[in-house]
Amino acid sequence: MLVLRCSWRRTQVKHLLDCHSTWASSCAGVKQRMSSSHPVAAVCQVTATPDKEANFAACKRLVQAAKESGASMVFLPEGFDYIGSSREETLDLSEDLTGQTISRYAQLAKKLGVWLSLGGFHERGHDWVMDRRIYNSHIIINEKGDIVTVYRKSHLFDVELPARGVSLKESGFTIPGPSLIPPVHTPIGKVGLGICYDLRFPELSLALVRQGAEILTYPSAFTVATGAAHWEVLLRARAIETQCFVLAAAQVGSHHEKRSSYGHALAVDPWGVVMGDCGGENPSMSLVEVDMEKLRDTRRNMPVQQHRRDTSFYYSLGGKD
Ligand SMILES: O=C(O)CNC(=O)[C@H](CS)NC(=O)CCC(=O)C(=O)O
Repeated sequence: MLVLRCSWRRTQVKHLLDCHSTWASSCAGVKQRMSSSHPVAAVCQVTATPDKEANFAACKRLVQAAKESGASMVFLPEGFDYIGSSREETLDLSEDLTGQTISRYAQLAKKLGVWLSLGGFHERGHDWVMDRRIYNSHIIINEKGDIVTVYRKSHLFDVELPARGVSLKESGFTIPGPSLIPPVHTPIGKVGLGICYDLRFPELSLALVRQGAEILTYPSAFTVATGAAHWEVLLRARAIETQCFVLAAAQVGSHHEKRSSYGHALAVDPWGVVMGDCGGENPSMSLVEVDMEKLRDTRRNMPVQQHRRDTSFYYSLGGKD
């Protein structure tokens, strides 16, 4: 069962649907939305498992439902392809960008005429045969089915929180990405790319906004413990300080016996207001209007970007390069 939220309505409406085809007719907000002049983004949350076939089927359903509801860009979370139950399984299931998974998504994007943000794809590294290591890659596909850009996660989640039951060492199987990627033009605005744990590094979001980002994306698979404590506050802080929309697709629920995710896929506006929250339980999506007038107003009224000092000013105290 799919849970969809029409988050452009003042009071959020929750629809329980057995089949996406009933979605357009059962959500009164859709018609209202379709006549809107603003582009619509769909921010999704799913519960990926090690079963790639099932994960693709679930994501495809969400993408189709999003398109039927008027979305021009759909955001899927980190690990949309799968969440492995061991290091070996995670590595075995990985693919190249030319493999079946990305080819299928490219076909889907083309067939539906929709842009996709595919966060956290397990991409085989350039020396895969030698070292069996992968990148954690965020891929943007346009409505023609072309890969527009690939960003490889810069900050790896090597974290031990014994008191909170969190122990993950992403660098054990992942290569850190070599560089940031300039924001990309999409039908909903200029999208800057991050992934999950990158959210904790405001330097990255500031670099992206300096390059013209209007929307920041953080497809994620946050742990339950860190999500409950930090997820919303970090996303809203990134939105407020950069005066960008922040769209964060998320994994939710139990992936296998050893791992669960926090959920709450979130859409935040440039003033820091939460426009959509998918909750902490089920696969679902939030459809949000991306109204650039909101961004321009916020930036005009409080021009923090103009007030910001040169980077050298902040580093004049010294410290780590
Ligand atoms: O492992 C995979 O297959 C996909 N990758 C992930 O789930 C990554 C690395 S383990 N998870 C995070 O970065 C969680 C961050 C987080 O929870 C926080 O910053 O608090």
